Formats: sequence, structure tokens, C-alpha cells
Amino acid sequence: MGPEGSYSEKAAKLWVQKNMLDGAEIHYFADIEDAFLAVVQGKSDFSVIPIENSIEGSVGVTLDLLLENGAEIIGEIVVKIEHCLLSKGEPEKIRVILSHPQGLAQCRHFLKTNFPEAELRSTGSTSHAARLAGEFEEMAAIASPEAAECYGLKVLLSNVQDRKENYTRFIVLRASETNRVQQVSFIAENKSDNVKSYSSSEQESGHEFYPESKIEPDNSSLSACKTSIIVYLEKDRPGALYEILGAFAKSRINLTRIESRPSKKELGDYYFYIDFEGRASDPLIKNALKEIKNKIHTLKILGSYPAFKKP
Ligand SMILES: O=C(O)C(=O)Cc1ccccc1
Repeated sequence: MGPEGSYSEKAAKLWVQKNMLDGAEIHYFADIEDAFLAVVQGKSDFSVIPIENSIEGSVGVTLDLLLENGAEIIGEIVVKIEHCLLSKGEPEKIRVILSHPQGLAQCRHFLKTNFPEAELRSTGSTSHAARLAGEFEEMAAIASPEAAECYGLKVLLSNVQDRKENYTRFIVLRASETNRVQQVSFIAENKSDNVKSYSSSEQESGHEFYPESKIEPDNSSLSACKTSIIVYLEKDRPGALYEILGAFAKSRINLTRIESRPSKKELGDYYFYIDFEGRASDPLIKNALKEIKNKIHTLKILGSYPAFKKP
């Protein structure tokens, strides 16, 4: 998510560095949806998207997009968020405060206490907010100090989020295998100078599809790896969720997160997003997933990836 100076850019750069993808180019998209769809539509090889924040919780649009699209999670990055109040002018002049909805929400108390009269306006990213604030003296942005530097703004106040400890988890996506194969045939049919082409041997395996990537399949131990799934139970019956969680407990698989999201079919109907330690290809995990498959309507495996470790 761009323009330059967003937290997503910070996460993307950290991931590039961790995976030694030295030559990687960063492309910027207006908001979460555009950045997500870029990978699905073959406009980028990987996308970095925020999924949850330690103050504000889940990013709903990301959860919805994960359900609706063929994208695979291949990594995660956690970034410490230190929001600043940025402006060109003096604090007394501020009439409008801009930020990504997550930024405004993470600073709700600060904004209500210090700028009760200001109009709060949401933007596609915190860096877009900073860029706009660079144009008008009566505007301020909630964004990072790096964004202040990018757009020539003054840092009026630092660390303005409601809790000092503020972390956002980002996921790294690539198109799911079926999507990637379709993209390759599309590219093969429409070969032109400005699209990358891949040899037929590269088409056969999901991994070699990105010839320039140094990302290796993850062979680390169970707890160093995480898997994300979506479960839909459909029928509301007593103990349905308990049975799912029981299958994990029985195999001593450690759940790291469970979140519900409305199915949008009717009130009180939910999809469950579950993260647990281990790889989907591990026999223990395979067995547990086989067991729950008989008890549920839909199971979507979003991907297995190395759990984030602090640098
Ligand atoms: O807008 C950004 O900079 C993002 O990357 C999304 C976001 C917004 C606020 C906190 C964390 C991530």
C-alpha cells in the first residue's frame, strides 16, 4: 500500500531484506483491496497487506478478501507502529486530520481529547494522508516519521497512539497455484516485451514460478511454522466449534489465533479464521484437518509459512 512512507512499505522492505530478494521492485497501490488484487491479477509477484493490529484488532477487508480470492499466505511480518501527528503548519491551525481508518482508530482517545473539533477524514493509507497534509496548512496526518520526511511535514507530536505498545501484523501473499498457472498460460498467449515470460518447466511447479525469488519451501520445526485456515460450519448446532477445536487439542496443535467474520448471509452466521502452529503438509496436521473436514461445510487452507521472528 502506498504511496511511499506507509507502514506496509516498511513491512515489505523488511520482508525483502529477510528473504534476500535484493533486486525486488516495490510497486505501490492505493489501498488494501488494490494491493491484494494486484497479486491475484498477476500485476505483482507478492503483496504485503495488514491483517491485524494489537490495539484495533482485525482488518475486516483483508479477512473478506482472503475468503473471496485465490491468494496464498507465504509469510508474515510484524511492525511496531509509532504514529505521529504531522502537519505543515502550527497545531492551532489544524481543522482536518487525515489517516487510514486503522490509524484514526488507534489514536481515537488522543484525537478526541486534543482535537475534539477537528474533522477526521480517512484515506487509503497513512502515507496518502501525509501527502495530502503536505498540500494544506489546515490539515494534519496521523502517520509515521518516515512519511513526514517524504512529504516535508513537521512532526508536531510523536507516539500519539492510545497505547504505547502498538504492533501490526502483515501477511505476504502470492497468487494461489491455480491462479499462477492461469497467469502463465495468459502470459504465454500474450507474450510481449513488457511482461515476464517463464519456460514451460517453470509452469509445472508452483515454486519455480518465480525464477528470481530466493524463497525456499519452509522446512523448519512445527512451532516455527504457522498455518492459516478458514472454516465455515453452516449448520448452527451445539458443540460444532468445540468439535473443531477439539480435533486440534487432541493432536496437541497449538492455536495462535481464532477470529470470526460475518458470512454476510444473515445475522449471527460466521466464518472462523484459525491460525495454528505447524505446516499443512505435516502428517499430524493433515490428520486433524481430515477429521474436521467431516464436521464442517467448507475448509479453505490459506497457507503455511514461517512464523515471524524478531530480527
Ligand atoms: O496506511 C498504512 O500505512 C498501512 O500500512 C496500513 C496501516 C495503517 C495504520 C497502522 C498500521 C497499518
